[in-house]
Amino acid sequence: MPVDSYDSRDSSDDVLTARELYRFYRVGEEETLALRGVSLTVRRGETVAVVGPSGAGKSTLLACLAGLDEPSGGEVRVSGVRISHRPETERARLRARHIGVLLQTRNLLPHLNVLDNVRLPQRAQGRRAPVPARTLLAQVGLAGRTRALPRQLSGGELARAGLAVALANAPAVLLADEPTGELDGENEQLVLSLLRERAAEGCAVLLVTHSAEAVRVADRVITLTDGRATGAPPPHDREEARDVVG
Ligand SMILES: Nc1ncnc2c1ncn2[C@@H]1O[C@H](COP(=O)(O)OP(=O)(O)OP(=O)(O)O)[C@@H](O)[C@H]1O
Repeated sequence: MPVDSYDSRDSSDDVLTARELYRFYRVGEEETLALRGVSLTVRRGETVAVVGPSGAGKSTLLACLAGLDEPSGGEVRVSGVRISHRPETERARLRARHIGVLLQTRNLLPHLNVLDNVRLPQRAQGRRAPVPARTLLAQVGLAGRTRALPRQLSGGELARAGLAVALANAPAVLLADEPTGELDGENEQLVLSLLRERAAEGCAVLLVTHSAEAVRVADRVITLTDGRATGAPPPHDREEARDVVG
């Protein structure tokens, strides 16, 4: 079996790994190094919050982790499979299989109703959806809004519908950019508890967030500053580090 092919027997709990990620942008004469050697791991069942000031590279990092963007250097692996440095169509295929992405734009197609928006990634995946679209929508409190178009939804409903779309393929990894941004307290709690439920079921969850509440529910926090990451390593690395020291 080729090294990069998916192996469902992979026993590693490191579902998402990034090694030495760099992302360089050039616009005219202007050059920006948005990521400067970011390495991180998110384990099965873990919720990690990524925080940092505006312009620190958080959205760039999330896009590289999701395979929506290509890092200029370094590598991203999801469930043991390299997703970086591949043609866009292959990245999209791997994303459809392993990753749920919730973007600030709420990843809904404007001309499809909510139900069809959730069904779309399930069909793209090419296998029977583990959780039916209607059930997912009921879980996010939208059982009564399945026929609504995205423009007919409130901000809180849009965020919850976006989450249902991100979870539609029962992903091993959920990446969310400001999942609770602009939500009132009640909707924030609902979204965070849904994310925690997914993590409890084994999903590796990474959130980019400014919300103190989201940081509070995370198992670990990674701080990005000027394209560099600092934060606690996952528990197994800490144990290894202790072993080496002690
Ligand atoms: N497509 C692009 N072309 C050129 N520069 C970009 C591009 N996208 C991001 N940048 C630059 O890269 C840096 C990191 O941007 P990024 O959006 O990742 O930061 P962020 O931490 O998500 O910020 P915010 O919290 O404000 O959303 C910034 O200096 C930004 O101007």
